Amino acid sequence: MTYYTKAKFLTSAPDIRHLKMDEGIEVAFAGRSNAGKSSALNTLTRQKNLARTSKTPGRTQLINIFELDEQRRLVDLPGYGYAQVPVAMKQKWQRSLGEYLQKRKSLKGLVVLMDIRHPFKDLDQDLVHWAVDAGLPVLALLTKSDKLKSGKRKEQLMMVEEAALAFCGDVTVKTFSSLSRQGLGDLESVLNQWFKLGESED
Ligand SMILES: Nc1nc2c(ncn2[C@@H]2O[C@H](COP(=O)(O)OP(=O)(O)OP(=O)(O)O)[C@@H](O)[C@H]2O)c(=O)[nH]1
Ligand SMILES: [Mg+2]
Repeated sequence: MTYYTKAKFLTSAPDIRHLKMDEGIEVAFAGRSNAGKSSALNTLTRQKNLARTSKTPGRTQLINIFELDEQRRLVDLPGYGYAQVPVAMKQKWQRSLGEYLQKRKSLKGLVVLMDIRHPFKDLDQDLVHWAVDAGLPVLALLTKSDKLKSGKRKEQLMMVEEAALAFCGDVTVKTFSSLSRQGLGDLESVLNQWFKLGESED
C-alpha cells in the first residue's frame, strides 16, 4: 500500500476558472488525448476506475480533481491535440490551460505524459515551455513503455532526455507503463518530492 491509494474523487470543473480552492499542493497530469493520463492516475492510485479511461481519444473533457488529503490533490486534465475537436474549443482550452499554469498558486508540478512512440509533438513542447516559464518542475513521462522492447525504450528515453535539455528548466524524463507498472516507483518518487512526502509516509 502506498500513500496514493488514498485518492478520492473531489470535483469536476468545465474549465480552470471554475476551480475554487487554491491552497496546499496540486500536481496536474497533462498530455495529448490518448497519451494515458487517466490510466496512469488509476495505476498510481491502484484504483481501476478512479479516472475514466477510454479507447476513444477525448474521453476526459472535464478537469477532474482527486483529493489525497486536505492539503494535496491530483488533477486529470483534458487531453489536447485531438483532431475531432472544433478549432474554437481547442483555442479556448489552450488559453485556459496556459492561464492555469501561470496563475494557479497551488500547482507545484506538472506531469506531461507522452506516448513513448511519439514524444514531444508541438503542443507537448508548448506545454513544457509554459511550465518552465512559470517556474514549474516538469516530469516528462513516456507512457505505454510496454509497447517497445527494452533496447528501443532506452533509445527513446535518451533521445527525449537530450531534447529536454533544450528547455533549460527542471525537466525530468522517465518511462512508464500502466499495463506492466514499469516506472511506477520513479513516478512515485518524483511526486513524493513535489508533495513533500517523506519516505516514512508510505
Ligand atoms: N499498452 C498500453 N496501453 C495503455 C497504457 N496506458 C493507457 N493505455 C491505453 O491507451 C488508451 C488511452 O488511455 P487513457 O488513460 O484513457 O488516455 P488519456 O490520456 O486519459 O486520454 P484523454 O482522456 O482522451 O485525454 C486506452 O485504450 C488505454 O487502455 C499503457 O501503459 N500500455
Ligand atoms: Mg483521460
